[in-house]
Amino acid sequence: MAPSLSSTRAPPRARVPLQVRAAAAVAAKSSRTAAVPLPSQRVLDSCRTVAEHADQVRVGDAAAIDHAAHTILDGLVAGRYSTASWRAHPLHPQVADRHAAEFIFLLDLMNFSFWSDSDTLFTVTYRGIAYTGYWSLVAAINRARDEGIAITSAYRMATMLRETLQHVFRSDSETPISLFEERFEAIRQAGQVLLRRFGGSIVNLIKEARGSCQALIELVLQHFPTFDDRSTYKGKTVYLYKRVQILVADLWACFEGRGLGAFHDIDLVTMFADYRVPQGLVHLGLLDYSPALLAELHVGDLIPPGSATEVEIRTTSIWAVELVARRIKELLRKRTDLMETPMVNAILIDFYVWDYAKAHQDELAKIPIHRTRTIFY
Ligand SMILES: Nc1nc2c(c(CN[C@H]3C=C[C@H](O)[C@@H]3O)cn2[C@@H]2O[C@H](COP(=O)(O)O)[C@@H](O)[C@H]2O)c(=O)[nH]1
Repeated sequence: MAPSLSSTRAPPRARVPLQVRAAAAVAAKSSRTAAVPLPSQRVLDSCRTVAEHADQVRVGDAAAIDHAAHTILDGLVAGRYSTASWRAHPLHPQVADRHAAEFIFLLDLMNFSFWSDSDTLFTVTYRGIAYTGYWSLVAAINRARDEGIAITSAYRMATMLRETLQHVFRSDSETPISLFEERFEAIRQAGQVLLRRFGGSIVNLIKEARGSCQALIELVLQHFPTFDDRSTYKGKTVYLYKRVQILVADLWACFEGRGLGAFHDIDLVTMFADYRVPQGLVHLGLLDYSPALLAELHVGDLIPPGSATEVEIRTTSIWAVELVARRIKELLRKRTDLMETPMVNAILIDFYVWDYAKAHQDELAKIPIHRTRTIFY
């Protein structure tokens, strides 16, 4: 017989004054949150530790950091670098709306591993232009949407057929896209989570974070495991979180800090540890590779994911950009001539170095990228 209602009712609690209960709740929450640093802080803390003890990679000297800080600050002051730079790329969404947010989510779910084992790259020709690297992915998504494949909708992602995705990611060179099966699995899984947990809408996911990019990062890490980019180094966990941080950065840049890109804590985001920016940092003297590491990269050996070499390159890159950001902010404080103070954060410095590396790719070729096959960057 079902227990009567009264027998299931909890015994009346001694009446605790509301204020005491509220204070206790706040204290409990603050002690809980104090114990776990915010995700971008976890990245910075773990990367600083590795960077300060790395064997093969070192942050550049103070003169290099100072020189880069002056150069980048000039670019920021001249307005050559701002959030507007993101939509200036014609392949990126030009209208900051829900569709752009969906585009960015798929883009950064797939934003990894465009380097090739052979001498040709995965290539997508779009509107008469052949794109490789990161831009081949952006071109492929645009091409799919032009062909009426609503690849950025949660439902289409959740129900994606292998042959549809093979069509979407078809190459216009003889080199196919890398890690196709992992991409297929990631798209289906992400689409199903968007449908089940977020009502099929990336907007719901973003709104649940209530204007905090750190909360959005935690939500994405919790529900979309392929963003959970971490390693271990000499027995300790190292957080890198490259694609989940560039996801919030791309939203912030595309929406120019407003609407779906409005994050009050965006300055906490670190550099995104990929394989292109480290190459740019070495060229700018902000990262030093040991002779043995340079020789290893010139041979073209694969660098295993999670290896000490890979982790040292990625973490020291993040720490180098953090030091440049701090130096720029110091210089900015001394500038009394500026009508308005430009925004400075690791995101804009990262975008600057990435675009610089792409624009000077031939010059930078003498510093090989590190070739790690991974879904994380
Ligand atoms: N740290 C960092 N990594 C970035 C980007 C971007 C896209 N940047 C554009 C968006 C806004 C900026 O203004 C740029 O115009 C892609 N990647 C990573 O690079 C690699 C691809 O390299 P390649 O094969 O040579 O195209 C791959 O790991 C990819 O995940 C970035 O900005 N920062």
